[in-house]
Amino acid sequence: MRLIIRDDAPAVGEYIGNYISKRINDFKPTPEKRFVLGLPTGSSPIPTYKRLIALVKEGKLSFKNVVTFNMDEYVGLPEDHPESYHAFMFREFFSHIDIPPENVNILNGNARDLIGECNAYEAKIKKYGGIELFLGGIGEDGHIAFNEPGSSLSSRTRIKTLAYDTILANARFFNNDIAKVPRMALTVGVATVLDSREVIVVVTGQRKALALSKAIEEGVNHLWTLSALQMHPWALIVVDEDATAELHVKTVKYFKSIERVQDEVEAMHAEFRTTGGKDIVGGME
Ligand SMILES: N[C@@H]1[C@@H](O)[C@H](O)[C@@H](COP(=O)(O)O)O[C@@H]1O
Repeated sequence: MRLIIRDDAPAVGEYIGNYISKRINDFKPTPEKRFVLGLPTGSSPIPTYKRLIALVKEGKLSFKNVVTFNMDEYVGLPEDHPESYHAFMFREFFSHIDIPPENVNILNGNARDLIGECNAYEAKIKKYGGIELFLGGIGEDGHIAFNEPGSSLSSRTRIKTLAYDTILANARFFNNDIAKVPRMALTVGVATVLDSREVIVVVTGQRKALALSKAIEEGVNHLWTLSALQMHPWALIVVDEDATAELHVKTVKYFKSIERVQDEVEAMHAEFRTTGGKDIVGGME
């Protein structure tokens, strides 16, 4: 696992936006070979979306042959509610880029058969050959997507009851009225995320600091589901200085010291991919 530390949230967004853009451009997607990208909601990815939008507007990036799968969606919230993840994604990202709407996949939290919806989502990801790169954010309790503490680390897309802490944290989007926050969500599972060929997680702000330290300085643990990333061969966490508040000084120094060397390793892998290599053999760390 790599940990990249940048000064603040905008710098984190710029780093991840540039990284994703390079991955898509190196992949050279076509209608026959589309780049499959997993995406999150939340305030953390907004600077990344801003950077990607800027690159599209500058003509340096296109989403025409990119297929996206979002991580999660509330159950029972109308799609046109401003806080639905459908509304969020079009407002913050999709309506500003050149992605064909039919390439966008978001779980339907109003489906009559919610279990069928989740199973069909997993099947559709498989049909596309799996996810090339999954971008994620985390909650203060270390959840990735809506995989709340205690989620099985081999979980798949399913219905999830939200933790009280998450309901409280998300009340800010519902006029601070916890009664208005949906109690359930559909979410990809931890194993769905781990199945993707590459995972990048954005962690910014001091309120995520404890979750970050639990996830990278302690063992794999279902109470901090981000920690499952330790089992992924090609995972990258990009954080701002505030998010490192609970890390040991030696952890921060270690990851900063290997950043340069890792860039060289990444360049080798990029070359491997562009010369036709498909799978990452060995992993990143
Ligand atoms: N389901 C989403 C998560 O996918 C997201 O990572 C988290 C953090 O949101 P924020 O980035 O606003 O802190 O919010 C929700 O719980």
